Amino acid sequence: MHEQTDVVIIGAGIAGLITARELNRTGLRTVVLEARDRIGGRTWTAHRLGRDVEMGGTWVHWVQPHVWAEITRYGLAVTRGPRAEETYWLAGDDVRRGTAEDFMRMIDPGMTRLLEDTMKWIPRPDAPLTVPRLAEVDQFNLQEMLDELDLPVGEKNANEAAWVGHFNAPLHLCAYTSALRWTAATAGSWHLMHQASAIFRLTGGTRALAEAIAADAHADVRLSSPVRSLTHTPHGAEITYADGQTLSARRVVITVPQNILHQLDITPALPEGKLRPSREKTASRGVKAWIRVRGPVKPFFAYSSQHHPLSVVRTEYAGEHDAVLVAFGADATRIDVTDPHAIEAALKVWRADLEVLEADGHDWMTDPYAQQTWLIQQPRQLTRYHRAQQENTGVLHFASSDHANLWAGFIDGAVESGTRTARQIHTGWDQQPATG
Ligand SMILES: Cc1cc2nc3c(=O)[nH]c(=O)nc-3n(C[C@H](O)[C@H](O)[C@H](O)COP(=O)(O)OP(=O)(O)OC[C@H]3O[C@@H](n4cnc5c(N)ncnc54)[C@H](O)[C@@H]3O)c2cc1C
Repeated sequence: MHEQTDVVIIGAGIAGLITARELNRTGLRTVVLEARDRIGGRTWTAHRLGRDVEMGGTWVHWVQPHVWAEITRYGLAVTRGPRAEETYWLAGDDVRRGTAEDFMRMIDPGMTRLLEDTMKWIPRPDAPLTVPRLAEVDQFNLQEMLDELDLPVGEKNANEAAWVGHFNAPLHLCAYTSALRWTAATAGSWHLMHQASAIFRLTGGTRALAEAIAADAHADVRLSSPVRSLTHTPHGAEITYADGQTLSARRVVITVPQNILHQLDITPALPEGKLRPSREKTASRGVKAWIRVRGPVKPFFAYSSQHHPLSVVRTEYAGEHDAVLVAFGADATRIDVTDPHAIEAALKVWRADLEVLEADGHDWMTDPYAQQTWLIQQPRQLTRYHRAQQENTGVLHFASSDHANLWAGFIDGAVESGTRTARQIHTGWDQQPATG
């Protein structure tokens, strides 16, 4: 007999799992179809370099209300890496060394000037389109805004490298409004934004979070079940997945990342307000690397520039005989993060004394079920597409961190988006779904 359910959720990342949990609580029957052989999506705790490390999303913070509520709900704990005892940066070709505070003091004038109008443009980060004239600044990219500050070369490099750490992309591709949104989420404080996005990780890994939500959801999660095609009418949808199995549902929630949405075979086609940002793609195209070096090594932080293969490196685990570093670069095509020789060469920009024992990472840009890292928008994407990306199309609904309001691009945004979408479906369950 042809299988039927109330709601099919495409994707078992955090947004999909939250949607399933919230809908199952209301008594609706859900099936989650996940292309990968694991849950978690762009969060992925994997055993590499002798320990459990995060290949994707990692850091969380108590100023991120949605994910923090989940941490409290499941009794999860957070921890931090070792505090940096020294910091390296470049002034032209010269390597400078100081404390983390020295570095923060150096980037402070640039950060402060770049972000001084944050709350004017994004007074309500939970409703990012509140200011009607936002399009006036949404046309700018982060690079041109940094260039306008006319900073001395050392400060400029350092500010750029810090932003690559945040944005994981060449800065000329990144919307200035993305920097404003991140900073608005911490009420205009760039120091707190910096801390919120890169210090505290889950002790049991993001795997603990995904598994807790999945267990609580009692969801029917079908792994290795990529959705192949979907047809929809005002009354329901038929989904074909895996090797041609079919399933019909009254509603569907699509949680795939922005960059691959346009590749889904959907009839009738999605509106252009959803397809265009997907074809244009997000700005993010960077890389995250895990590196094991011979130890002991004093915990350190290092920033180069956005033009180096690795822009930011820091110690995440310090042992007696080795240390594990985490690093980010703006462009995944510039370095093979699994090649220890390439990594050692990249580290030589600051330090010739480090011996790389192993290196690893995941190429999210070529991963068929992501094709991006975390969301950073291109100029104009926020004001042109944000609303359209959130809207439902008849019986099709959308949940993704990529179009969350508050911490879009973060784990928090995935929780926010899944929660909102589940509520919309539940409250409108008995009504005929409206398009748009
Ligand atoms: C390298 C990296 C570092 C990051 N660092 C941080 C961080 O420190 N802190 C933070 O908060 N966030 C971070 N993020 C971002 C965070 O991980 C994501 O924003 C969040 O996990 C996205 O959740 P989601 O559910 O919206 O999307 P996803 O996790 O992408 O979930 C979508 C799911 O859909 C599945 N799917 C795709 N196509 C199909 C198909 N055809 N059929 C069925 N299933 C399909 C995918 O496999 C995936 O499981 C990082 C991300 C990356 C990649």
